[in-house]
Formats: sequence, C-alpha cells, structure tokens
Amino acid sequence: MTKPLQPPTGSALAAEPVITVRGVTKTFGETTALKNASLTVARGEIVVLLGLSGSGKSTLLRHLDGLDRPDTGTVTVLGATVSRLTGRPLRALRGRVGFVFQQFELVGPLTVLENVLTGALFRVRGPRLGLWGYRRELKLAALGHLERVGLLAHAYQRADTLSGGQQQRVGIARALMQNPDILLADEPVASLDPESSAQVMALIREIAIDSDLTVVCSLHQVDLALSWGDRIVGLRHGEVVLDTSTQGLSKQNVMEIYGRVTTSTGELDAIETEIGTVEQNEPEEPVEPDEPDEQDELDLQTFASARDNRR
Ligand SMILES: Nc1ncnc2c1ncn2[C@@H]1O[C@H](COP(=O)(O)OP(=O)(O)OP(=O)(O)O)[C@@H](O)[C@H]1O
Repeated sequence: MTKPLQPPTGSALAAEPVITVRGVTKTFGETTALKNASLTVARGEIVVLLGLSGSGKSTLLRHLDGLDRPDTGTVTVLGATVSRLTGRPLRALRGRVGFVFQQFELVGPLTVLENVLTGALFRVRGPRLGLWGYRRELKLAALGHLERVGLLAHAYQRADTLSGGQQQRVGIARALMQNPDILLADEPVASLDPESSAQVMALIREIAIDSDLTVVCSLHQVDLALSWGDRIVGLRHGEVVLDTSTQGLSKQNVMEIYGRVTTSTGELDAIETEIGTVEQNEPEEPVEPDEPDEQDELDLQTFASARDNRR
C-alpha cells in the first residue's frame, strides 16, 4: 500500500469530522477502483479530489452518497455509517448531501424552476403536475436559490435552452434546494469553457463559505485545484497518494509527489498533460431569457415582495 506522502494539515482538521472514509477498497470485476482509501473531512472544509481519469475520484464521491458500497472498509457521513444504510435512513442522509454532476443532469424540456424544485422531491408527497404539485414556500425557496446563482430571470425558460455554464448553475441551485450540509461535485466544470468554469467554481466556493457547507469536489486540473480548494487529496490507481493543504503548495510540488509514486515516464507525461493543464473548451454565447407568462409573473412578484419584506 502507498501511504499518503504528506499528512493532512490545516486548522479545519481540528474541527468535527463530517466525513470519515476508513480503508475502503472497491473492485468492479478485475478493476480495483479504490484501494484501502482513507480520508477525513472536517465541517466547512473545501476539499479537491485530484487525479487522472480512472483514478477513482467518482467512485470515492459515490461512496460518500451511498451510491456505491465498499467491499471492505467503512464510510461515515454526518455520523451515519453510509455503507450500512438502506431505505428511509439512506434517503434521509442523501437529503443532507447535495450532488452536482459533470453533465448537469437536468431535465431539458422542463423549466429551470421545475428542475430546481426536483431538488426538494424528497420533501414532497403525492403526484406533481408541472409546478402545481409544489407548495408555494418551496417555489419561493427555489426562486431564491435561482437568484443566488444569478438566474432568476431565466426561471421559466426551458432548461435545455441555457448555456452549459448556466445549466451548471441550475444544478447548483437544485442541490441547494436540499439545504445540504455537504456538497459533492463530480468534475463540475469538465465540459465548460475557462471563463464559465471560473465563474461556476467561484460560485460554489462563495456559497460554501456563506452557507457553511462542507465541499468535496473532483477535478483533474491541478491549477484550478490549487487556486480553488483548501486541501487536495490526490488519487492514483484508487490509492490516496497525497493529502495536504493547498496553502504554499505549488503545481511543481504536486507533480513531484505524483512523480515519487510512479516509475513510469508515460504516466508522468499523462499527469502533466491531463492534470497539469487547463482545458480550453470554446467560450459560450450568452442566452436571452424567455418572457414569463401571467402565473409565472405572479410567482415572481410574490417572491420579490417576500424577499423585500425580509430585508
Ligand atoms: N460501475 C462500474 N463498473 C465497472 N467499472 C467501473 C465502474 N465504476 C468505475 N469503474 C472503474 O473504476 C475505475 C475508477 O473509475 P472512476 O470513475 O472512479 O475514476 P475517475 O477518477 O472518476 O475518472 P474520470 O475522471 O474519468 O471520471 C475506472 O477504471 C473505471 O472504469
């Protein structure tokens, strides 16, 4: 087993742990996706999982939400042993853990607002027909989250008419609908251009700090990881090979650490090109908002006056 080369640092680790992964191994057929992986995350920490494609980042994130189960080892999240939970207790835990996906996972033909409201589905009973099945307070909360991510004007627009960066902001608003304690994000900017990526990452960090969220986010760009996270956990072939504060850490330090755990020049080249570079996706065109209809106008007015009364 390769031990983490640097111990966790930073004052946050003195705080209460909200995530504890101990000795988790997970195999899929012949593939070992995680190998004796351990990790402790304190409340309010902003942690990046860094590694090449196939190094186990998504698998580790999925274990934190109970979507995957370890072959050996334990995963404890918010005091519950996730690997043992099923049914209602598992759903209750998932209600406290928001998930932001690489491909946004929005329902394209639905409006932006309906997509955000699906984040509250675990709190809604009975059938829903469009927006009618949701209580007014939920709609107002969803509009509030859309305002938070800068998309209030697009609330009644079809989700699939938005740009990628805007769709990811809808994904963030949907996760916020859960009032989560923890936010997990799996390569949230992998398909965005550099400008949209920077905006989305800044927004996640800003919201995490404002709302005292704990964040675990997988990325494969070392520059972004260093500038964005409080701490980097580096994975290689399913093993944790690096676990350290980003303070004072340079890209060269990270490359050296990966260099120490690999003897293959080919792999180092891959690390240099894959985690050592920022992707250059094409910049996106801005999207004009649709006009809301009469009922939508009413909801927006109610939202605006409720918000102004709170101020
Ligand atoms: N459900 C599955 N069935 C079979 N193999 C899987 C499954 N999930 C993950 N794997 C394998 O486990 C390994 C780790 O995959 P994982 O998706 O966790 O890596 P990753 O670091 O997130 O990669 P990427 O950056 O490409 O998303 C890979 O070899 C992958 O093919």
